[in-house]
Amino acid sequence: MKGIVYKSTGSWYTVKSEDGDFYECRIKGKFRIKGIKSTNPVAVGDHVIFEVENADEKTIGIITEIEDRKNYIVRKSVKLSKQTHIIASNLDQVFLLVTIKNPKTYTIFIDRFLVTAEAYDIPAILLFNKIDSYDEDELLEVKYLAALYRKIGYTCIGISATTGKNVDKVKELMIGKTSMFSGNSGVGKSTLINALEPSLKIKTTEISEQHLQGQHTTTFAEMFDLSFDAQIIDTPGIRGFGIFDMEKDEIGDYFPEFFKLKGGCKFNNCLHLDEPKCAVKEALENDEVAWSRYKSYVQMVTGDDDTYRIDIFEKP
Ligand SMILES: Nc1nc2c(ncn2[C@@H]2O[C@H](COP(=O)(O)OP(=O)(O)OP(=O)(O)O)[C@@H](O)[C@H]2O)c(=O)[nH]1
Ligand SMILES: [Zn+2]
Repeated sequence: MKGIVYKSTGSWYTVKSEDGDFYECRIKGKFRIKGIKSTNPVAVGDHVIFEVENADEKTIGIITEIEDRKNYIVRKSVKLSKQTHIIASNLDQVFLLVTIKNPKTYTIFIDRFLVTAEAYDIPAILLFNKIDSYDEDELLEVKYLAALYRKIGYTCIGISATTGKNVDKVKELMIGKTSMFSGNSGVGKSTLINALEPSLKIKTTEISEQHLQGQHTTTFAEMFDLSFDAQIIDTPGIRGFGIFDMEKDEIGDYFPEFFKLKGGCKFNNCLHLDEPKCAVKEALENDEVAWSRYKSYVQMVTGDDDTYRIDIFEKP
């Protein structure tokens, strides 16, 4: 049978079959791991083939195969000697919630997020939340940032999870897709998910309570079906995602507005730092590339790898 992994708690995987039934599955001893080496062979979002173990226990199965992943996001543990854990796979899009205050979301955080989304090949959408609480200057900042990121090609929406403003627009974008919500602690992820699907409230609470009790040392993602033909993957404790094994000369490719200029630099291995005749720096001087974006880029290229690759995972 074919199915999708909705939950994983170590050695058991909850799989939803094409008929809509849930099965608790294990993996076969000789299961061949495809692709990257990770601590978990099967991840939430994976499309799998499974067999019902025996006729008496109709809801227990064995996963025999995993289909190629369209994309996946990983967590690398610093403590566990940089082991890789696949958090989720086959995402159609990721939403990043951004707030101007309470808390302030810094552009470097947004840019790191967008770079990783580009590298993972997952479309990213920016949601500027809490617009009900901003004064005139703060609303101008939202407008400025939304224009900046729209120009690059990202969809940006100003929303209020508490008043419900533009939540219908978010809903519309989610239909028929699997989405994930990210953002700093306090930006309103839970509030937005509750506004989208009030009945999911209980589950979210359960997860965070478990989390507080320290029952889980690892964070387990979970997929939820929403009432309007949409899925979300909830990743408790994870505010963003990171990538590793990214070469310095690759990073510029994940800034779409820099990538567009590729070939315009004098040197084809130009890092857009101090090289002469650099198309990116020329565009920067002409205000065609935003300074905040360039600053984030420089920080990513020249900064300590591990800080930018892992810090977004650290729990508060
Ligand atoms: N004014 C205003 N407050 C909001 C809005 N959305 C969320 N909040 C408030 O912001 C606070 C944090 O919201 P949460 O939904 O818990 O944020 P979160 O992103 O889930 O936070 P973590 O669980 O720590 O990651 C709560 O007090 C919410 O009521 C909004 O649109 N406007
Ligand atoms: Zn250059």
